[in-house]
Amino acid sequence: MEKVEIVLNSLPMSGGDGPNSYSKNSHLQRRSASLLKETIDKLITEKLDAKTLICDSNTFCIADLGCATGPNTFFLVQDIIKSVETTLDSNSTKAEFLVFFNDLTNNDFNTLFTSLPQDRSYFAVGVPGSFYGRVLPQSSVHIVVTLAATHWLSSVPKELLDKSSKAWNKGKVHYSNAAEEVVKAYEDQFGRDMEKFLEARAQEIVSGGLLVVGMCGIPQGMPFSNLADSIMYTSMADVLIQMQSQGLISEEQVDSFNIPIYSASPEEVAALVEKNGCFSVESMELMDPTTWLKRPMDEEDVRQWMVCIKATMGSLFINHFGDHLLDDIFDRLTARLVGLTNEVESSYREKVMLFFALKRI
Ligand SMILES: C[S@@+](CC[C@H](N)C(=O)[O-])C[C@H]1O[C@@H](n2cnc3c(N)ncnc32)[C@H](O)[C@@H]1O
Repeated sequence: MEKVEIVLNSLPMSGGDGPNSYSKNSHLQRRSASLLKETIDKLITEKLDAKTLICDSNTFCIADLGCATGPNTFFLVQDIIKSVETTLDSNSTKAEFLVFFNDLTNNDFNTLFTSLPQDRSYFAVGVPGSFYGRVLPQSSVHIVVTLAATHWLSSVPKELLDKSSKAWNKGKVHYSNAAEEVVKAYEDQFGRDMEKFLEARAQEIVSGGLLVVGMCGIPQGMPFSNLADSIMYTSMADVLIQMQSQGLISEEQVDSFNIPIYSASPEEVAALVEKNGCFSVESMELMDPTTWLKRPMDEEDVRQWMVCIKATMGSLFINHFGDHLLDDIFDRLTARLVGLTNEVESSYREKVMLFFALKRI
């Protein structure tokens, strides 16, 4: 099997099922995912010839890449199974379902498997490893789905940490409001990662099978600084610089901290899919994931948002700055963003979820 270069070992979401865990604080991702339910159902009904795909074995295989610890993955998988069953029923066919749950090796798979629904109608398998390489056997899966995961880059672009490079990202934490060279370094890293992702999936998905992706997106040509998330990243940088000035962390720690998340445009992904050449594009659109935010937003919305961000990105901060500073960093960040509610409210937060569905040729 091809060896893949690995990643930030601090990526996996907060494990367990305690009050700060991802499993208890992933309702925002869940709401975004629920927006896709109908779209995915329609795709399966209209674009997937499930009966032909399983003709030899009667086993229908689904993979969720970047599944974390649940429970979102369980809802998603159950919805997909229901849609496939409906299409099979209409052809008087029955199938057994096998679900591959994938995430990085240090994901909390114990929590995932101990919370598997008791009444599930599928067999469950864990496939640990980076989805930027192969995680499944050749032509072994009929639907691959991945939600809120492929905007995580495989690593922080190297140039960002090189003091002699124009892309050295001193005191910024992200490419929002950063130098052009920093933006380019993130874009190039995403391009390399997505190429590997598509190459691996092309090997794993059977001909006629589907690849369904939901991730952070952005309209082509829009600067990231227009987005509500930009205020969050800028505030993170402000908080860290404040803590540096108070002697709680070093300048070196601040300058070497970058969040490896990238928002792609549909055009960017479409070009990578075309270059890969193994898939047809069945759907490619930007959607509005923000139904969870009231309009106008209030303080409670901001607090809820930060609780989810802490459960999602907390390990990055723990790994870099230490466990003891996590609460302090997020308390300061939340307070700052509560004070910026109006700015967040008026920033662009409409079509920032990229959804695409590809069919293996
Ligand atoms: C925000 S969580 C989303 C989890 C789940 N899909 C959901 O919608 O709630 C992103 C997940 O992707 C995983 N992830 C990020 N990069 C990955 C990679 N290269 N390979 C496998 N999993 C990855 C993270 O560890 C994390 O569990």
